[in-house]
Amino acid sequence: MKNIDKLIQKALELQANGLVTRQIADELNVSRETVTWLLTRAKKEEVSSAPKDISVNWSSIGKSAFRMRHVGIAMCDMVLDTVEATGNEIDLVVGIGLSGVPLASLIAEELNTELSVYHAYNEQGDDSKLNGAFSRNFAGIKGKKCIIVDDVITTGNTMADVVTHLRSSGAKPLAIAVLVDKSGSETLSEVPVHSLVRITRVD
Ligand SMILES: O=P(O)(O)OC[C@H]1O[C@H](OP(=O)(O)OP(=O)(O)O)[C@H](O)[C@@H]1O
Repeated sequence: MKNIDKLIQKALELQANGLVTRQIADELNVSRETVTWLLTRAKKEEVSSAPKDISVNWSSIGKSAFRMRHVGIAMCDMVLDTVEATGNEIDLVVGIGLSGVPLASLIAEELNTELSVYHAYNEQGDDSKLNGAFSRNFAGIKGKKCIIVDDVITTGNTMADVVTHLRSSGAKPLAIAVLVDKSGSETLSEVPVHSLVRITRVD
């Protein structure tokens, strides 16, 4: 089965389980436009050409704690390069739920900092409003100098939401660290983005 057929099948399964377009897009790490295209193609209707998008699957890393730890160390090294040059000290690592949390936890251990967790709730299940919150089970964020960790940046909306929440609590986001940045941005909300893999379109 071709990769695209696997994606279509997965999108259909998620839809049958009641997920809406945005949730399917998040689950497959593709844009909402791509999900609409996949579902239309599944109905064997006439479809336009595929949207320009990249599907990210990092489960070969995520399924192994050993690999995750080493990738976490690489992300740590990448961020420290620039944060140390600014003379700032990191006192908190913020993980974005769900997928950013294991990486954030490993990085917080490596840096010997506190760990905070952000849930990016979206009750409507669409893109109308991101309305996240920090979990009370982890460290507080008030006034902390922090780095934000996630697996993938697609539109950058989640990250922008986290940065806004942090700043409104007097925290200072020093850097963003992700596995894959699909937005191609060097900064988001004026915070430097460090990505193990940055995708930049040339067409
Ligand atoms: O840049 P954006 O367009 O905002 O999308 C990126 C976000 O989407 C995914 O999260 P999701 O809500 O799917 O949660 P997950 O970590 O449980 O997969 C991903 O882990 C990022 O947090």
